[in-house]
Amino acid sequence: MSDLPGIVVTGASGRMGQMLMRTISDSPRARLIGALERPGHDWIGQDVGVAMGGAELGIKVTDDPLEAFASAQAVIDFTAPAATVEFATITAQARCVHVIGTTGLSDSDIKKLDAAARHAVIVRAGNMSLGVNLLTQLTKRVAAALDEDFDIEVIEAHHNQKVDAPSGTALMLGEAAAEGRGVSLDNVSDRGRDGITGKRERGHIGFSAIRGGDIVGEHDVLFAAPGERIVLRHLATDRGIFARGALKAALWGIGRKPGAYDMLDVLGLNEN
Ligand SMILES: NC(=O)c1ccc[n+]([C@@H]2O[C@H](COP(=O)([O-])OP(=O)(O)OC[C@H]3O[C@@H](n4cnc5c(N)ncnc54)[C@H](O)[C@@H]3O)[C@@H](O)[C@H]2O)c1
Ligand SMILES: O=C(O)C1=N[C@H](C(=O)O)CCC1
Repeated sequence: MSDLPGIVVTGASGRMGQMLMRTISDSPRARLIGALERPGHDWIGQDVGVAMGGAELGIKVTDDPLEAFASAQAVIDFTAPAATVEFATITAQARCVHVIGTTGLSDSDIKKLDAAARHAVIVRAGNMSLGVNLLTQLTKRVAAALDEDFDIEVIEAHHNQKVDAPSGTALMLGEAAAEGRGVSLDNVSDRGRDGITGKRERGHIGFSAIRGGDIVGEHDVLFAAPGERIVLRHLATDRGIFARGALKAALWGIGRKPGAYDMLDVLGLNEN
C-alpha cells in the first residue's frame, strides 16, 4: 500500500474529470483513490479505467460522496455549482482539501464555500493554469498604469458545450483589471450588450463571450485608447494545463490550515 496522498476526482466522466484522472495516474506524487459521478450516470459501478476506454485501475465509479471522500487527502472537483456546494460540506466534515475548478458559481454559492473554508482547506480558481494566473497579475499592473482613456474589454472564446458566461477566467481578469484601477467590478461591469445600448461608458469593463467547436479556452484583455491598443492574450490548447494546476493545488493544500485559497497562493504569486 503506497503512502502517496490519495485523491478523489468528481465529475469523473467529464472533459476535466478524465484529464484529471490521467494526470493523477501518471504522477509519481499522488494516487487516484476514487472517482465520483452523478446519480444515474451510466459509469456508476464500472471500473473507471475501463469506462475511460483503457486498462482496469481497480477503482469503481461511485455516486456516494460520503463514502468516496472518507479516506481521501484531497478532492478535485470540476463539476457544476450545486454539486460543488454540496461537496464542500462533505469535504469539510472529512477534513480533506477541496480543490474547486467549477465556474458559474453565484455570490450565494461562494458564501457557502467560504463558510466551509472555516473548517477545511479550499483552493478555488476559475482557471488553474500558470499562464492565466500570471496574466491576472499583468492585467492588474497594466490597468493600474493606464487611465480611463483606455477602455478595458475582456473577450473570451470556448467550446460549444460550455454552459456559463462570462467564463471564470474572464471574471478573474475583469477583477484584476478593476483592482488595478481601484474600483469594484460590480460597479463597472458591462455584460451582454444587445440592441440600442447607448455609448460605451467611460471606466466600464466590458465582457464578450464567443462559443464554438472545440476551443479549449482563449482570453484577450484589450486596452483600447484613441490611436493605440494593447492586447494581453492567453491561449489554452490542452486541458492538461488546468489538471496539472489542480493537482499542484491539492498537494500544496495538504496539511495547511483551514481557509479559502486561490492559485496565486499556490503559485506564490500573491502580492498581498
Ligand atoms: N478552473 C479551471 O481551470 C477550469 C478549467 C476547465 C473547466 N473548468 C470548469 O469545470 C467545470 C467542468 O467542466 P467540464 O468541461 O469538465 O464539464 P463536463 O460537463 O464535461 O463535466 C462535468 C461533469 O460533472 C458531472 N457532475 C455534475 N453533477 C455532479 C454530481 N452531483 N456528482 C458528481 N458528478 C457530477 C457531470 O456528470 C459531468 O460528467 C465547468 O464549470 C468548467 O467551467 C474550470
Ligand atoms: O472549458 C471550460 O469550461 C473552461 N472553463 C474555465 C473558465 O470558465 O474560465 C477555464 C477555461 C476552460
